[in-house]
Amino acid sequence: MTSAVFLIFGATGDLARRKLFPAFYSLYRERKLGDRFAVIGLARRSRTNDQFRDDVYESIQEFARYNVTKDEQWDAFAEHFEYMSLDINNVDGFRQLRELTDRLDVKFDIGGNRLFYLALAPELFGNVSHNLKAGGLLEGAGWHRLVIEKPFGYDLPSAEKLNAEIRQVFEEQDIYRIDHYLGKEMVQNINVVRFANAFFEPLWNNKYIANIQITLSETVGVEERGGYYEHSGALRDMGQNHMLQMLAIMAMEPPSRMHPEDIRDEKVKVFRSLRGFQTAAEVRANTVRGQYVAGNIKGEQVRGYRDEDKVNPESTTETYFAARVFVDNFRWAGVPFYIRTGKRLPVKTTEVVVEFKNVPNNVYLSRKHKLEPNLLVFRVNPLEGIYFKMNAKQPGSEGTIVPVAMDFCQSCQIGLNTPEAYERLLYDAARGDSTYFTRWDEVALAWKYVDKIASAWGERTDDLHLYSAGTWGPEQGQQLVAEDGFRWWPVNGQDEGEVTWGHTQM
Ligand SMILES: NC(=O)C1=CN([C@@H]2O[C@H](COP(=O)(O)OP(=O)(O)OC[C@H]3O[C@@H](n4cnc5c(N)ncnc54)[C@H](OP(=O)(O)O)[C@@H]3O)[C@@H](O)[C@H]2O)C=CC1
Ligand SMILES: O=C1O[C@H](COP(=O)(O)O)[C@@H](O)[C@H](O)[C@H]1O
Repeated sequence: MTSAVFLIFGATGDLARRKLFPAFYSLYRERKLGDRFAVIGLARRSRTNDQFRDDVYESIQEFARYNVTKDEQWDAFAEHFEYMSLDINNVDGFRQLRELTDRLDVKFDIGGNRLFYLALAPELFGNVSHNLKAGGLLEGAGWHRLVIEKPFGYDLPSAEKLNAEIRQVFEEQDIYRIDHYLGKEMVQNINVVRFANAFFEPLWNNKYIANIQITLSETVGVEERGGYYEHSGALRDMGQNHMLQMLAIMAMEPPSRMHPEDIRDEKVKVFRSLRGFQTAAEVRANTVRGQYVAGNIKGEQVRGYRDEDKVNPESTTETYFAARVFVDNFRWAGVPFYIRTGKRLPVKTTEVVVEFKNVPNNVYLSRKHKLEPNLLVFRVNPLEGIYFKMNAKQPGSEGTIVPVAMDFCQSCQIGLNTPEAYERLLYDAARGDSTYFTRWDEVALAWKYVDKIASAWGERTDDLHLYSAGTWGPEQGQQLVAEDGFRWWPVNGQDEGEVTWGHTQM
């Protein structure tokens, strides 16, 4: 890994504690971080270096995939961490920050590289960029990269404004916009499965694929993020970013090279091909939104969204949405992509299901066998793996046909100790690999698509459907798919009592 000073703005926050410090530790343990690095934690509250290192230790103990003990190895790691109290709005503080950064640069023989990680509320992004420049932190040898968290704006105009502020200081190539789903092993694996296997590509089109389903379901409610979520809702929180990104990866053409810009160019073409909604009626015909009310999840009674902390008791924010999306190009004409996400659903899972069309002629029909469609499923999390469902003869039967699955369970074989998304993304940003970060044109096109939905929804509230916590969302979400003669496939291989699943480990 190249050497760098990592400046973490928002170092006392939730993201730093749960994701970033554990990621640093895993990279260190895997010798991807080397010794020529320093991490400066920045936030307003006061902390000594020792207190900060204790905070980092606790976060690693609680959230990292490696065990930590206060031994020599820990001391050697912790020595790289320092803290400085800084208000983003105080430009003088940035001058002092430059001195600290330069001192650590010399101490750890870094050579000028700087990675600025903004784990902050987006309203502060513009000020930080401006003050980094004013404080002289962008001067000198080495690279200067900016890593920013989502949400990147609230809609297209606000995203454009934010982008313009940042672009006054940083070039696009030095801006790394995080979508942590792109750092997930199985999302990255979609491209490999598609482009490194001869047998999928010929089938990857509207001749053979009936529909594609992307489910991102969560059992949690809004937890302590009610204030943020009220403003955002499921469409902006998950739809504009993670879901459309996964859709683009499924739908994109093979790039000519696995170069970041080539891959992102191909995704942009998908975003440009999304069939936009012309009227509010079209939006209503192709989308469903819902909000959870009190219910039961895994035996535990949970409150409804409107009773959550920092949520308006009359809120109309959606905690669930489903949509039928079309990609209007030669490859995908006529193939619906169904996407759905929700909080307080029965299972935590992310899965992408490719449903294939039926065989042209069912020769088993005379024996009353209605064949199940073939499915290719990418399990993204928490289970990681790929399975392929097909029809086979039940052994010993007189030709009874049953669906069986070839099941590659990555998380069972390699263990759940696969790298966390943030580990991968931090590592990539430090290496200058922007493949799994979102480029501005992707972000803008995704907002353009989502804004049409949000504005149609904004016109009235009578189509916000309530669903009980612990269910699969409003019935209208099922109908959306049923209208086309399909159904949502059970996730996590948890069938609904209709399909027998055989599991053959490869
Ligand atoms: N938490 C999560 O799981 C996820 C978070 N994100 C995004 O990451 C970003 C950070 O989120 P999260 O960590 O949850 O937020 P928190 O509210 O937990 O943390 C915010 C941080 O910002 C600091 N801060 C606030 N104002 C200032 C200021 N004026 N000057 C300096 N520091 C300031 C706070 O420290 P202090 O009060 O000491 O100044 C704190 O360290 C947000 O953009 C969020 O949307 C994205 C995905 C998931
Ligand atoms: O970005 C977000 O993602 C999480 C879900 O991420 P996962 O990696 O746990 O699947 C979601 O809970 C949160 O609301 C959203 O902001």
